[in-house]
Amino acid sequence: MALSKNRILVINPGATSTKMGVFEDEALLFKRTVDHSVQDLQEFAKVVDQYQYRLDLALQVLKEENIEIKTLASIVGRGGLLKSLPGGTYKVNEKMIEDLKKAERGEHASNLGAVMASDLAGQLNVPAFIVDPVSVDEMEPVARISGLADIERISLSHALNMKAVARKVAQEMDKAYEDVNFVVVHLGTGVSVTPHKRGKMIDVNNAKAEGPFSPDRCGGLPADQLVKLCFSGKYTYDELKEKVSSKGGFYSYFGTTDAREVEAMAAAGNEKANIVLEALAYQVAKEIGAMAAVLEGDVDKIILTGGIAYSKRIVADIAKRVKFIAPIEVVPGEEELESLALGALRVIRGEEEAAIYS
Ligand SMILES: Nc1ncnc2c1ncn2[C@@H]1O[C@H](COP(=O)(O)OP(=O)(O)OP(=O)(O)O)[C@@H](O)[C@H]1O
Ligand SMILES: CCCC(=O)O
Repeated sequence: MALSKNRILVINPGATSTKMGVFEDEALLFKRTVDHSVQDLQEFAKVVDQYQYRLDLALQVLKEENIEIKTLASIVGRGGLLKSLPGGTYKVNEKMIEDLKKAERGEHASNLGAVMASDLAGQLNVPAFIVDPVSVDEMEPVARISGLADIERISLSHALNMKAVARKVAQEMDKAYEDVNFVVVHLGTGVSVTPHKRGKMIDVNNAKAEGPFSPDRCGGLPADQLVKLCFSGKYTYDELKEKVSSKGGFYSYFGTTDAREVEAMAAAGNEKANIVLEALAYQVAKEIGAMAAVLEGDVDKIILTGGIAYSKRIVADIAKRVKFIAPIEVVPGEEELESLALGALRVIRGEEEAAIYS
């Protein structure tokens, strides 16, 4: 088979699945989601320990899809908890792999994306990239001030999907991403609310620790009550960390992270479910208002994306509170695989220079 110049393998490792696909330029050849059960992953103490297990599964999928790995021209992984960096496509290098393996900024399944891409690309002698990792940081200095000298605000978000959706919406308006101002909201298992000013995410609620609650996270909490809880003796450090970062939000009220289940409970007359759903929309709307203020009211569009943007009820509850700010565009779901492929293509075609991680 002739070598296809732009045949790109994309790998997006998530907490409970590995999503992957192969593109030929913009055309999708196949897309697959391999689910990992709690049992599958429980033997691995750290995310990086899952490397061989996930790589073997990825190779198996390529075999089943009849893709010869020697036909791949580049490999793109979802970038993880790296050092703070500007958005863009980055060439995977040794320093990046070292930082991801050490997981100094924390454990996140996406830490495996670059490691898997680099290993396969190394065997084939083709480039490996990551695109808009969760640690994209384009915040302005004023946004970094927390109000406590010991703590600096940091930028962790669903940058990949939000930037891709923002680019797409700008294109539909016949404008460049760099020429518009948007408030973009990713409503997934985590929630990110970001003001995009002329192509830069100049602030964001750290999606792991601040802002609205989400299906599995508590978001910002009243500081004095949280401090009391920390020292109440009721929980260990690990228990409390898990509680706020993966067992908060919907999960803490209802034992599920599935917004559809919470909606079904509300529809069946469960008052608690009704008010918690309303509260999610209320908190997201408040954060959108705050980010519109960051943009000094100069907002071309508010964009709602992520899985929860499929919910007519939640979208309507948010819209009624923020529609006075700007027109609302709903782009439900996420296109992370496509966004990774497009990021690599921009570099392969010379439209963007690959950034260097250092
Ligand atoms: N049709 C729908 N109506 C309402 N909620 C939905 C619908 N489809 C998916 N969701 C909800 O979207 C949420 C998951 O969103 P998404 O798939 O974007 O998140 P994820 O990929 O698990 O995590 P993240 O986006 O934070 O990385 C779940 O709460 C799910 O119930
Ligand atoms: C930290 C942002 C991405 C996620 O929630 O997984």
